[in-house]
Amino acid sequence: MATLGAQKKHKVTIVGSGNWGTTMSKLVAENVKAHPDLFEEIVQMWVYEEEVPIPQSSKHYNPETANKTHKLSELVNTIHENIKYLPNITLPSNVVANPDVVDSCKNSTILIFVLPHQFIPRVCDQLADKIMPWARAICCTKGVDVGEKGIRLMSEAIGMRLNIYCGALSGANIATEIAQEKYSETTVAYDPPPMDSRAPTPKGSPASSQVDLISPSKAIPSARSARLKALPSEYPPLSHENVRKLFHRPYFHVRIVSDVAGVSLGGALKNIVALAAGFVDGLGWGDNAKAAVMRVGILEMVAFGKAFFADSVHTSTFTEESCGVADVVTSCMGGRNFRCAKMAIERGESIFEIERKELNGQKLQGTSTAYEVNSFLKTQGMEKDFPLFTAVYNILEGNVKPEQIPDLIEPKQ
Ligand SMILES: NC(=O)C1=CN([C@@H]2O[C@H](COP(=O)(O)OP(=O)(O)OC[C@H]3O[C@@H](n4cnc5c(N)ncnc54)[C@H](O)[C@@H]3O)[C@@H](O)[C@H]2O)C=CC1
Ligand SMILES: O=C(CO)COP(=O)(O)O
Repeated sequence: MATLGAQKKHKVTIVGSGNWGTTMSKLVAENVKAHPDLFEEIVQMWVYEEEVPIPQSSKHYNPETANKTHKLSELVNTIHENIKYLPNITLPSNVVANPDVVDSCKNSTILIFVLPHQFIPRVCDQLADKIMPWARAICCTKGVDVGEKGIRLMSEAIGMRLNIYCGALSGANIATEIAQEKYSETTVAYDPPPMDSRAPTPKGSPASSQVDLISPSKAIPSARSARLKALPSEYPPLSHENVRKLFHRPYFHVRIVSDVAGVSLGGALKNIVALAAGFVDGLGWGDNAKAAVMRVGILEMVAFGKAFFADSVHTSTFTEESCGVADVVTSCMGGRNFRCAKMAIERGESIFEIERKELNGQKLQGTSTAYEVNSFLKTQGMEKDFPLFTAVYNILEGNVKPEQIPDLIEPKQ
């Protein structure tokens, strides 16, 4: 339904083009075509440029030019496939790959961040002051931002650096399955300023075009408020209904909640749990062992949220939404963190070596998250309160063996 008074449409940029980033571009591009009253047709996808060969397994392989490499962005724009990060999936022609991050985000009102979390700060710094001041972001990245001052959600890290509102999308979402249009669910946390949804401004709220954003993080007090520019009335409102239209597909079902902290933390912390599941599976210990570490992991995820994000996080987000228990389950069955951890134990190699050899440039998020969460827990003197997270860190460091997991996670009398 067209919105009364709205003359402009939202321009959407996907910041990232890995396995999930490219999948996100595909489904968002399908949705903008389905809602031409709300969104511009072209979806920009920022590509971290690389020279890539066309692999022999690809239908685009030509033995006569087998040694030739191509710019990844040019390949996406000509053959409409990301042969490195999402092979064998045809992208809609309204996905336009752009190797210039600032240009890809120019005039965009919706920025969807899908980068490995370690690259988010640098990319945001490149974008600062170069985006629409009223742009809104959704973070699909799974990770946390730990610095000297404490811990932040990735959505907060983006929001603070760009001075815009940032929600989060996370769920039981193995990208390749979604790219193949197999049914899956996700959770979108979007709790924007009231002006975005044209709700009547409550009495006593700021009358100017700026509103206060209360950051959900308790962990970094200085991150608690930023000034936001209201979305001009020429644009369709970014209500829950319209945000849902951007992501929901017949094969990708969206539930919208307001708990940005719960959604973000679920996605970040489950990657540590998936490593633990991979370690015990690699030992050949079977499904009961995997279920045991998943149970303890879910308890630690909830406890972490309550300890450090108590003002905002809802326990029900972990238990009832796709971004919680469901993501732990799918990640501990077929995720990259699980598979690489398992392979590392089976082959007796380090997980970092397995990542380098097996993932063809894709990045694990659980390893760096385990280190970041551990360094934060150390500053809080709380390593012992999170024995599974601490065990995973110590296994990665070589301080303990995966065989010690049962003893390490057993509650001390
Ligand atoms: N793949 C999946 O099934 C899912 C992934 N996610 C999350 O999405 C986020 C992004 O993951 P994927 O799209 O899977 O990426 P990926 O792991 O498949 O690919 C790595 C990406 O990083 C880029 N890159 C490499 N060096 C870079 C640099 N210096 N600066 C900027 N970018 C650089 C590469 O070009 C590539 O696009 C992660 O936080 C992940 O946890 C979330 C749900 C599902
Ligand atoms: O987040 C994911 C599934 O929801 C993907 O997990 P991996 O990064 O371990 O593949």
